Amino acid sequence: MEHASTQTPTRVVLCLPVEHGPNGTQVLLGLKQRGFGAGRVVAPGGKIEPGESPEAAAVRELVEETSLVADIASLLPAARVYFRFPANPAADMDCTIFLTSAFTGMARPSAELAPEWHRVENLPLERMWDDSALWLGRILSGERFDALVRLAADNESVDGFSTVNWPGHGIPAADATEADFPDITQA
Ligand SMILES: Nc1[nH]c(=O)nc2c1ncn2[C@H]1C[C@H](O)[C@@H](COP(=O)(O)OP(=O)(O)OP(=O)(O)O)O1
Repeated sequence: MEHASTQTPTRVVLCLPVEHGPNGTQVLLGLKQRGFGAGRVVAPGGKIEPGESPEAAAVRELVEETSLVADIASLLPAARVYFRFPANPAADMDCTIFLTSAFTGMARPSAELAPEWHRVENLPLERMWDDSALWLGRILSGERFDALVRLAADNESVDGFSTVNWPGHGIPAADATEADFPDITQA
């Protein structure tokens, strides 16, 4: 795909706390209260600040938005999702997604997010971005990949989607580019 933008996508992170308990495995999501995606259920996260590592940003955003404190050493890189908005390239984002099962505290609402625990087999996909259905469950079931999400002209529905599995167990050294997703399909 191509679009006319010369802007650099905003670098963002998502941080997904996962808890294994007597009720099965649950993941912390939350209702976004303001800003981009307000009114949808999303994962805790936000922009990486200049000079900040993705891991540090994930820990910072999680505590700011939910009060949970994650152990930075516990963060498991799970996927990178490249969100592309051809009708609004200023919204393009390169998103690194981490899982953590080592965190302390109780999830509390913030101005940004109203946290909600959800069973991984019953994700609130109808309240999330449409594209979440294409990648969130796969991450939680253990797949590790780069994904390209191309939004449609309404900047909401999915126009195209493609994934490339990570070759090893860890995050690939180099960022993916759109050329790495030759098989983008119409959703
Ligand atoms: N198509 C999409 N599907 C999805 O599930 N999440 C998306 C998405 N496009 C963007 N996101 C996420 C990634 C990112 O964490 C978030 C937007 O970033 P921010 O929370 O930093 O935005 P805000 O406008 O609230 O930022 P601030 O003004 O800095 O608070 O939206």
